[in-house]
Amino acid sequence: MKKKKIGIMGGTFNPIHIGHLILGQTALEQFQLDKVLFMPTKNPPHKSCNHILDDAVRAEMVGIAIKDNPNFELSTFEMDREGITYTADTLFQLTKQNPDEEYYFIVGADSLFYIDRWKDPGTIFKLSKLLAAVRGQKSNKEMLQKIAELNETFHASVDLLNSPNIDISSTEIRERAKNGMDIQYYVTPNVAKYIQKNNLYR
Ligand SMILES: Nc1ncnc2c1ncn2[C@@H]1O[C@H](COP(=O)(O)OP(=O)(O)OP(=O)(O)O)[C@@H](O)[C@H]1O
Ligand SMILES: O=C(O)c1ccc[n+]([C@@H]2O[C@H](COP(=O)([O-])O)[C@@H](O)[C@H]2O)c1
Repeated sequence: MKKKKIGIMGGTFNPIHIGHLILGQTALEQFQLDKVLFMPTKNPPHKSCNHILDDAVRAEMVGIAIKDNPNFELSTFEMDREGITYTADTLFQLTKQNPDEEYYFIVGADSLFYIDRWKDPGTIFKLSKLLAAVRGQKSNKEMLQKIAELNETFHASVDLLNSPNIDISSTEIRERAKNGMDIQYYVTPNVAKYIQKNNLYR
């Protein structure tokens, strides 16, 4: 039986921005995925939690941002679990529950260069194919070198996404909102409205 191809765009999404959305859409098209799950993290293992908005608020913004794309879906799979949610555990549980699905985990360059220090990278590479996007200063050459290293060390399947380098971050958006600057074009119009209406990041 042919397995369903499911992309997972995991992130803190504080807030979700157009970089995340373009990554999801690129992965969907380039790898003919059936859908992409946008999966906000609960307790990001490596981020300090004091400036991170509540789970429900981050999830609501994700829902608003993707609502017009029938191939995108909000997944609260990690938010619904207790404690720190590691990607290896998420993939283990998803694979057990859905044997008819195969997973494509989508990351930006910063995550790619750090992933061998995540919990149990061997399991991540065994249970998913990794799709990595350029970001910031990392060149295609550096990305391809890292991909080759991961492929060799972990017998992984890692591919480079053909996405444009969109050098924006949630940090920058939070800063702009805090300083009363416009965040339109960084996020979808409905997310911009939501942030403004709820006075977030001020
Ligand atoms: N502009 C971007 N280009 C490519 N990948 C990105 C971009 N923004 C985020 N990502 C990737 O999306 C995933 C989730 O990112 P996250 O929600 O932490 O956003 P962020 O912009 O990095 O946030 P922050 O600035 O708060 O650290 C990570 O794998 C990250 O590398
Ligand atoms: O499992 C880990 O050890 C791990 C460490 C860092 C990040 N992650 C995952 O990577 C994705 C992007 O995370 P972040 O913090 O950059 O938004 C998100 O799904 C996180 O759960 C996972």
